[in-house]
Amino acid sequence: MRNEVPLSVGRIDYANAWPLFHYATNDVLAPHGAHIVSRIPAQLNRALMDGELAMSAVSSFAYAYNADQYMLLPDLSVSSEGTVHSILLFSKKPLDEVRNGRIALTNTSATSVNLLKILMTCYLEGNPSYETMEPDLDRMLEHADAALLIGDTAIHASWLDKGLEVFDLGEMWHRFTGYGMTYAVVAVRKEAASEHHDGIEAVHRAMIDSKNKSLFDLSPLVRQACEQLGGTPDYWHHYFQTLKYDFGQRRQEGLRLYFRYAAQLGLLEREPELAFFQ
Ligand SMILES: C=C(O[C@@H]1C=C(C(=O)O)C=C[C@H]1O)C(=O)O
Repeated sequence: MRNEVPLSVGRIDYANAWPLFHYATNDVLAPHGAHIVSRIPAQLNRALMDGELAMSAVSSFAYAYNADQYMLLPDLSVSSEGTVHSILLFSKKPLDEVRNGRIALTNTSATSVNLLKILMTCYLEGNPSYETMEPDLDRMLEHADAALLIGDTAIHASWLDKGLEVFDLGEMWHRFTGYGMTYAVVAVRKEAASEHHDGIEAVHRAMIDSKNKSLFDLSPLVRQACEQLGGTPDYWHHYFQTLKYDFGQRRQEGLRLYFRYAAQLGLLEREPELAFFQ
C-alpha cells in the first residue's frame, strides 16, 4: 500500500557506504514512495533522531543512543574485520605519549569518536583530553597531538605525506577484542515501521540488491570513486573489498561488545537491545 507521506531515506555521503546505495537510487525507490537524502553521518544521526528522516544509515553509536525509538534493517551494515582504512588517528607523537595527550575529534562521527575513547581508556589505559572540531587535519593538529578523521576525509589525508604516524581504529579494535567492528547500521524509526511497512520492505530489498550487485562487480564503484575522489583503481578495489556489509551473528556480537564498553565508560546510559524490523 502506498503512503501519502514521503518515505525519506538517509544515505551516508562517504564512499564506505556506496555499495549499500549505488543501485538503490531515487529511480528505483520512487515507485515505493521513497527518496534519498545524502548527508554526513553526524547530520543523518540528528535528522533521524528529530524524525526528519523515516529511516537512515546512521552511526551504530547513534542507534544505541536512541535504540528504544529505532529498529534495525537485517543483513546491512558498514563494518570491518580489522583494518578499515578510513577511520584513522593521525599523530605527531607515538601512541604512548598521545594516550595522555590532546586529541582532536572530527565532528562528523559518532561511532568512531566513542570507539577511540574506548580504545584510549580500556586498551591503552590512557586518559587524553578531547576537543571536537571541523575535520581539517592541519587546523586540528595546531591544537592537538593527534587528530581523528573518518570517511573520505580520512582517505584523502592518508594519501598525503605529512610525516605523521597513522593508526587504524578498526585494526586496534580487532587487536584489542578479536572482533570486527560495525561503524554504521540502517535504522528505521518505529512509527515509520508501521506507517510505511511496505515501503521500508522495498527499500530494504533494494539495499540488499545493491550490496550484492556492488560486491559481485566492484568496477562501476571503483570507476566512480577514481573520478569523484581521486586515487587508483587498485586502492578502491582493495578498500571496498576490505569493508564488510553483512550483519550476521558474529558481527552483532562485536557491536554488542562495543556497546558494553561504551556503557561501562558512561558514553551510553545503557546497553541497547539489537531489535530488528521484520
Ligand atoms: C567506515 C566508516 O564508517 C563510518 C563511521 C561512522 C562514525 O564514526 O560515526 C558513521 C558511519 C560509517 O559509515 C568511515 O567513516 O570510513
